[in-house]
Amino acid sequence: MTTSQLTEQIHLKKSFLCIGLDVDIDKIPKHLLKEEDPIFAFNKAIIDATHQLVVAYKPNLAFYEAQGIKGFQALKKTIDYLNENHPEIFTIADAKRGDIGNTSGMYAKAFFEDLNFDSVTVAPYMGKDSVEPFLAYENKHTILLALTSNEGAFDFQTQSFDGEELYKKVIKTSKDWNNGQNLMYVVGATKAEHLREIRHLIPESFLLVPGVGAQGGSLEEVCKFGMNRKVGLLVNASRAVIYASEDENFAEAAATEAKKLQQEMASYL
Ligand SMILES: O=C(O)c1cc(=O)[nH]c(=O)n1[C@@H]1O[C@H](COP(=O)(O)O)[C@@H](O)[C@H]1O
Repeated sequence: MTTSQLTEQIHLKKSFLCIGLDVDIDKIPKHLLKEEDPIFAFNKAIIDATHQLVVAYKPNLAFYEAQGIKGFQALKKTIDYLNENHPEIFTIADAKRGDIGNTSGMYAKAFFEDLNFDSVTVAPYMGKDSVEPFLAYENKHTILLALTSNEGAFDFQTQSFDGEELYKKVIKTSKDWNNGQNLMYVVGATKAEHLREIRHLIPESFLLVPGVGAQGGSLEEVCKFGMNRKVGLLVNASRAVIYASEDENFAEAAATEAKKLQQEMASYL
Protein backbone atom coordinates (compact mmCIF):
# COMPACT_ATOMS: atom_id res chain seq x y z
CA MET A 1 0.00 0.00 0.00
CA THR A 2 1.26 3.51 -0.79
CA THR A 3 1.15 6.40 1.67
CA SER A 4 -1.28 8.23 -0.65
CA GLN A 5 -3.68 5.28 -0.44
CA LEU A 6 -3.33 5.32 3.34
CA THR A 7 -4.05 9.06 3.45
CA GLU A 8 -7.10 8.49 1.24
CA GLN A 9 -8.41 5.93 3.73
CA ILE A 10 -7.82 8.34 6.61
CA HIS A 11 -10.02 10.97 4.94
CA LEU A 12 -12.62 8.43 3.88
CA LYS A 13 -13.02 6.94 7.35
CA LYS A 14 -12.26 10.17 9.23
CA SER A 15 -9.91 8.09 11.32
CA PHE A 16 -6.22 7.54 11.82
CA LEU A 17 -6.77 4.84 14.40
CA CYS A 18 -4.64 1.72 14.52
CA ILE A 19 -5.80 -1.08 16.78
CA GLY A 20 -3.04 -3.12 18.34
CA LEU A 21 -3.82 -6.83 18.25
CA ASP A 22 -1.75 -7.65 21.32
CA VAL A 23 -3.60 -10.82 22.17
CA ASP A 24 -2.85 -12.31 25.56
CA ILE A 25 -4.49 -15.72 25.91
CA ASP A 26 -4.95 -15.05 29.65
CA LYS A 27 -6.95 -11.89 28.97
CA ILE A 28 -9.34 -13.00 26.26
CA PRO A 29 -12.93 -13.96 27.17
CA LYS A 30 -13.06 -17.48 28.61
CA HIS A 31 -15.76 -18.71 26.25
CA LEU A 32 -13.29 -18.38 23.34
CA LEU A 33 -10.94 -20.95 24.85
CA LYS A 34 -13.11 -23.77 23.53
CA GLU A 35 -12.55 -22.56 19.95
CA GLU A 36 -10.02 -24.44 17.82
CA ASP A 37 -7.91 -21.27 17.51
CA PRO A 38 -8.90 -18.87 20.32
CA ILE A 39 -6.44 -16.13 19.33
CA PHE A 40 -7.65 -16.01 15.74
CA ALA A 41 -11.30 -16.21 16.88
CA PHE A 42 -10.64 -13.20 19.11
CA ASN A 43 -8.90 -11.22 16.34
CA LYS A 44 -11.58 -12.03 13.78
CA ALA A 45 -14.33 -10.83 16.10
CA ILE A 46 -12.41 -7.61 16.88
CA ILE A 47 -11.70 -6.99 13.18
CA ASP A 48 -15.30 -7.69 12.15
CA ALA A 49 -16.57 -5.24 14.77
CA THR A 50 -14.05 -2.42 14.22
CA HIS A 51 -12.82 -2.42 10.61
CA GLN A 52 -14.96 0.57 9.61
CA LEU A 53 -13.43 2.68 12.37
CA VAL A 54 -9.75 2.03 11.74
CA VAL A 55 -7.15 2.44 9.02
CA ALA A 56 -4.58 0.03 10.47
CA TYR A 57 -4.09 -3.05 12.62
CA LYS A 58 -0.86 -3.81 14.42
CA PRO A 59 -0.30 -7.31 15.78
CA ASN A 60 2.64 -7.26 18.18
CA LEU A 61 4.75 -10.34 17.45
CA ALA A 62 5.67 -10.99 21.08
CA PHE A 63 2.11 -12.01 21.90
CA TYR A 64 2.09 -14.59 19.10
CA GLU A 65 5.63 -15.88 19.60
CA ALA A 66 4.80 -16.48 23.27
CA GLN A 67 2.30 -19.14 22.14
CA GLY A 68 4.79 -21.01 19.94
CA ILE A 69 3.57 -22.68 16.77
CA LYS A 70 -0.10 -22.03 17.63
CA GLY A 71 0.65 -18.34 18.01
CA PHE A 72 2.37 -18.22 14.62
CA GLN A 73 -0.58 -19.99 13.00
CA ALA A 74 -2.97 -17.47 14.57
CA LEU A 75 -0.81 -14.60 13.29
CA LYS A 76 -0.75 -16.06 9.78
CA LYS A 77 -4.53 -16.56 9.78
CA THR A 78 -5.01 -13.00 11.05
CA ILE A 79 -2.88 -11.34 8.37
CA ASP A 80 -4.42 -13.55 5.65
CA TYR A 81 -7.91 -12.64 6.90
CA LEU A 82 -7.04 -8.94 6.74
CA ASN A 83 -5.42 -9.12 3.31
CA GLU A 84 -8.32 -11.11 1.85
CA ASN A 85 -11.21 -9.20 3.39
CA HIS A 86 -9.82 -5.71 4.02
CA PRO A 87 -6.92 -5.07 1.63
CA GLU A 88 -7.45 -1.31 2.07
CA ILE A 89 -6.42 -1.54 5.73
CA PHE A 90 -2.74 -0.91 6.50
CA THR A 91 -1.04 -3.73 8.39
CA ILE A 92 1.90 -3.37 10.75
CA ALA A 93 4.00 -6.26 12.02
CA ASP A 94 5.22 -4.87 15.31
CA ALA A 95 8.36 -6.94 15.51
CA LYS A 96 11.08 -4.37 16.31
CA ARG A 97 13.64 -6.21 14.22
CA GLY A 98 17.08 -5.17 12.89
CA ASP A 99 20.32 -7.18 12.54
CA ILE A 100 23.35 -7.47 10.26
CA GLY A 101 22.38 -6.99 6.62
CA ASN A 102 21.83 -10.57 5.45
CA THR A 103 19.82 -11.40 8.58
CA SER A 104 17.69 -8.27 8.20
CA GLY A 105 17.09 -9.41 4.64
CA MET A 106 15.54 -12.60 6.00
CA TYR A 107 13.37 -10.65 8.45
CA ALA A 108 12.20 -8.44 5.59
CA LYS A 109 11.39 -11.51 3.48
CA ALA A 110 9.42 -13.04 6.36
CA PHE A 111 7.24 -9.99 6.99
CA PHE A 112 6.92 -8.54 3.49
CA GLU A 113 6.87 -11.65 1.30
CA ASP A 114 5.73 -14.65 3.35
CA LEU A 115 3.32 -12.86 5.69
CA ASN A 116 2.66 -9.95 3.32
CA PHE A 117 2.43 -7.16 5.89
CA ASP A 118 2.49 -3.56 4.62
CA SER A 119 5.05 -2.54 7.22
CA VAL A 120 7.30 -3.67 10.05
CA THR A 121 8.75 -1.89 13.07
CA VAL A 122 12.56 -1.83 13.13
CA ALA A 123 15.10 -0.77 15.77
CA PRO A 124 17.77 1.65 14.46
CA TYR A 125 20.58 0.65 16.84
CA MET A 126 22.58 -1.39 14.28
CA GLY A 127 22.45 1.38 11.69
CA LYS A 128 22.15 1.78 7.94
CA ASP A 129 22.97 -1.73 6.69
CA SER A 130 20.57 -3.26 9.23
CA VAL A 131 17.64 -1.17 7.96
CA GLU A 132 18.23 -0.89 4.20
CA PRO A 133 17.20 -4.52 3.45
CA PHE A 134 13.71 -3.56 4.70
CA LEU A 135 13.72 -0.30 2.74
CA ALA A 136 14.49 -2.12 -0.51
CA TYR A 137 10.88 -3.30 -0.80
CA GLU A 138 8.71 -1.07 -2.96
CA ASN A 139 5.40 0.01 -1.42
CA LYS A 140 6.36 -1.56 1.91
CA HIS A 141 7.17 0.60 4.91
CA THR A 142 9.82 0.44 7.58
CA ILE A 143 8.74 2.04 10.83
CA LEU A 144 11.86 3.08 12.68
CA LEU A 145 11.85 3.51 16.46
CA ALA A 146 12.67 7.18 17.06
CA LEU A 147 11.36 8.26 20.46
CA THR A 148 9.57 5.46 22.25
CA SER A 149 6.74 5.74 24.77
CA ASN A 150 8.43 3.98 27.68
CA GLU A 151 10.47 5.36 30.59
CA GLY A 152 13.64 3.75 29.22
CA ALA A 153 13.50 6.16 26.27
CA PHE A 154 15.32 8.59 28.57
CA ASP A 155 18.26 6.17 29.04
CA PHE A 156 19.63 6.64 25.51
CA GLN A 157 17.19 8.26 23.09
CA THR A 158 17.02 11.69 24.73
CA GLN A 159 20.70 11.77 25.75
CA SER A 160 22.79 14.29 23.84
CA PHE A 161 25.84 13.34 21.83
CA ASP A 162 27.78 16.21 20.20
CA GLY A 163 25.01 18.52 21.38
CA GLU A 164 22.21 16.57 19.72
CA GLU A 165 19.73 14.15 21.21
CA LEU A 166 20.23 10.63 19.93
CA TYR A 167 16.67 10.22 18.62
CA LYS A 168 17.15 13.34 16.47
CA LYS A 169 20.41 11.95 15.13
CA VAL A 170 18.58 8.72 14.26
CA ILE A 171 15.89 10.64 12.37
CA LYS A 172 18.34 12.91 10.51
CA THR A 173 20.75 10.13 9.57
CA SER A 174 18.05 7.71 8.43
CA LYS A 175 16.65 10.22 5.94
CA ASP A 176 19.76 9.74 3.77
CA TRP A 177 19.56 5.95 3.64
CA ASN A 178 18.72 4.25 0.33
CA ASN A 179 14.97 4.30 -0.24
CA GLY A 180 14.53 6.53 2.81
CA GLN A 181 11.16 7.52 1.35
CA ASN A 182 9.89 4.16 2.67
CA LEU A 183 10.49 5.19 6.27
CA MET A 184 7.93 5.99 8.92
CA TYR A 185 8.82 6.69 12.55
CA VAL A 186 7.59 5.62 15.97
CA VAL A 187 7.04 8.43 18.45
CA GLY A 188 5.31 7.61 21.74
CA ALA A 189 2.14 9.54 22.61
CA THR A 190 3.62 10.01 26.07
CA LYS A 191 6.31 12.20 24.49
CA ALA A 192 3.92 14.46 22.56
CA GLU A 193 5.78 17.62 23.60
CA HIS A 194 8.69 16.51 21.35
CA LEU A 195 6.48 16.21 18.28
CA ARG A 196 6.81 19.83 17.22
CA GLU A 197 10.59 19.53 16.88
CA ILE A 198 10.27 16.12 15.24
CA ARG A 199 7.95 17.63 12.66
CA HIS A 200 10.66 20.19 11.79
CA LEU A 201 12.98 17.29 10.95
CA ILE A 202 10.44 15.13 9.10
CA PRO A 203 7.51 17.31 8.03
CA GLU A 204 6.17 14.79 5.52
CA SER A 205 6.73 11.38 7.14
CA PHE A 206 4.05 9.23 8.68
CA LEU A 207 4.39 8.77 12.43
CA LEU A 208 3.16 5.70 14.28
CA VAL A 209 2.14 6.95 17.69
CA PRO A 210 1.45 4.31 20.34
CA GLY A 211 0.70 5.10 23.96
CA VAL A 212 -2.81 6.54 24.12
CA GLY A 213 -5.17 4.62 26.37
CA ALA A 214 -3.36 2.27 28.77
CA GLN A 215 -0.12 4.34 28.80
CA GLY A 216 -1.95 7.64 29.32
CA GLY A 217 -0.81 9.64 26.25
CA SER A 218 -3.07 12.48 25.10
CA LEU A 219 -4.63 12.21 21.64
CA GLU A 220 -5.30 15.93 21.64
CA GLU A 221 -1.64 16.81 22.24
CA VAL A 222 -0.46 14.28 19.65
CA CYS A 223 -2.71 15.90 17.06
CA LYS A 224 -1.81 19.44 18.06
CA PHE A 225 1.94 18.90 17.67
CA GLY A 226 2.17 15.91 15.34
CA MET A 227 -0.37 16.34 12.57
CA ASN A 228 0.94 17.57 9.22
CA ARG A 229 -0.95 18.89 6.18
CA LYS A 230 -1.70 15.32 5.06
CA VAL A 231 -2.51 14.17 8.64
CA GLY A 232 0.61 11.95 8.71
CA LEU A 233 -0.39 10.10 11.87
CA LEU A 234 -1.35 6.58 12.84
CA VAL A 235 -2.34 6.50 16.49
CA ASN A 236 -2.34 3.07 18.10
CA ALA A 237 -4.33 1.78 21.05
CA SER A 238 -4.14 -1.86 22.07
CA ARG A 239 -5.30 -2.83 25.57
CA ALA A 240 -7.75 0.06 26.01
CA VAL A 241 -9.70 -1.17 22.99
CA ILE A 242 -9.32 -4.93 22.74
CA TYR A 243 -9.83 -5.66 26.44
CA ALA A 244 -12.74 -3.27 26.95
CA SER A 245 -14.82 -6.24 28.16
CA GLU A 246 -14.19 -9.86 29.17
CA ASP A 247 -17.75 -10.90 28.43
CA GLU A 248 -19.41 -12.38 25.36
CA ASN A 249 -19.97 -8.81 24.11
CA PHE A 250 -16.20 -8.09 24.03
CA ALA A 251 -16.12 -7.18 20.31
CA GLU A 252 -19.00 -4.74 20.66
CA ALA A 253 -17.29 -3.18 23.69
CA ALA A 254 -14.06 -2.86 21.68
CA ALA A 255 -16.00 -1.15 18.88
CA THR A 256 -17.48 1.31 21.39
CA GLU A 257 -13.99 2.27 22.61
CA ALA A 258 -12.68 2.47 19.04
CA LYS A 259 -15.62 4.68 18.07
CA LYS A 260 -14.81 7.12 20.90
CA LEU A 261 -11.25 7.47 19.62
CA GLN A 262 -12.40 7.72 16.00
CA GLN A 263 -14.89 10.46 16.84
CA GLU A 264 -12.24 12.45 18.69
CA MET A 265 -9.93 11.99 15.67
CA ALA A 266 -12.67 13.16 13.30
CA SER A 267 -12.96 16.35 15.34
CA TYR A 268 -9.26 17.14 14.68
CA LEU A 269 -9.41 16.48 10.93
O1 LIG B 1 6.41 0.07 18.21
C1 LIG B 1 5.41 0.16 18.91
O2 LIG B 1 4.29 -0.04 18.45
C2 LIG B 1 5.56 0.68 20.28
C3 LIG B 1 6.53 1.61 20.47
C4 LIG B 1 6.56 2.36 21.67
O3 LIG B 1 7.34 3.28 21.84
N1 LIG B 1 5.65 2.06 22.63
C5 LIG B 1 4.70 1.10 22.47
O4 LIG B 1 3.88 0.92 23.38
N2 LIG B 1 4.68 0.33 21.33
C6 LIG B 1 3.75 -0.78 21.18
O5 LIG B 1 2.41 -0.27 21.10
C7 LIG B 1 1.49 -1.10 21.82
C8 LIG B 1 0.89 -0.29 22.95
O6 LIG B 1 -0.08 -1.03 23.62
P1 LIG B 1 -1.11 -0.38 24.67
O7 LIG B 1 -0.29 0.33 25.69
O8 LIG B 1 -1.83 -1.57 25.22
O9 LIG B 1 -2.01 0.54 23.89
C9 LIG B 1 2.32 -2.32 22.25
O10 LIG B 1 2.22 -3.31 21.24
C10 LIG B 1 3.73 -1.80 22.33
O11 LIG B 1 4.69 -2.80 22.09
